[in-house]
Amino acid sequence: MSFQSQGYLVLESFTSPEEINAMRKRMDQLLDEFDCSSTSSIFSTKNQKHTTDNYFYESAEKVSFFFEEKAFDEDGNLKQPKQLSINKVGHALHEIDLVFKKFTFSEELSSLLKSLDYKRPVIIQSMYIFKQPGIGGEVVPHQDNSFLYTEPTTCTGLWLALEDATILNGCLWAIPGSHKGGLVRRFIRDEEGVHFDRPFPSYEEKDFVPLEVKAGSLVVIHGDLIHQSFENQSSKSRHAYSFHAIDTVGCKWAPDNWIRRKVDPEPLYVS
Ligand SMILES: O=C(O)CCC(=O)C(=O)O
Ligand SMILES: [Fe+2]
Repeated sequence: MSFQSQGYLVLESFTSPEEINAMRKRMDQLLDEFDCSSTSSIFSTKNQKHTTDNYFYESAEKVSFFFEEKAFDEDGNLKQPKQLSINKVGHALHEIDLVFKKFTFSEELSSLLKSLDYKRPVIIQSMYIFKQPGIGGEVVPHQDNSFLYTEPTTCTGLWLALEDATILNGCLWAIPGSHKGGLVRRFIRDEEGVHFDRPFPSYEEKDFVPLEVKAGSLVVIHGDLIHQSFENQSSKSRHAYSFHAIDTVGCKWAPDNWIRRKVDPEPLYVS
């Protein structure tokens, strides 16, 4: 099976056009309702500017909005409408918003996690990622287990394309088989904020393959797979709904992860 050997799997037409539409429409509404002036937290995985930002920590149990780094001019004003300025919305859409909850807690998703041998899975975070035209920021190479660590590791990324993802608009790239090398480093939260416990390893660009997928495809990502995406320099957005499962039986959630929940998440099922 290619998931075991490559560390990822593309499930084409996992989601119907109607479901995709419902999620996109719902996000349109959430954006319209979002009052830009009340918050501004720029999300960047490159410079970790958000690290000391409580807005980021509290987003673990909320629906919060993070701007693209390149959304602002020198005076700090948005260069384009808010709808084209948001990098992502996270990290509890799957709990709080009924449209996203319905998809996340679907039978299809539970069956998939059962086939991956999850005993009592929870979705520990979700993100609506926009990859905006022209300014959609890069996501540097990483492993999801770094951010959502259990002992032993149990994280799986679930990445649903809400639009066609291509090389031009900033699709995912991954190093096939890289999950076999194990976890390279962790993202730790302590009194000073968040930081990685080891330096950024360098990767060879030639080892990455593009994961170009159609809207409705679900990409299943092993928690140790090295993956990334480049800046979107095209005129087309690349929306995706990305969420992460961990198990809660046979492993322990690390207390020094960035997510520190007040309320434990509900399991998708218990087996
Ligand atoms: O959507 C992207 O560009 C990256 C997303 C990602 O790394 C993830 O969902 O784990
Ligand atoms: Fe990731």
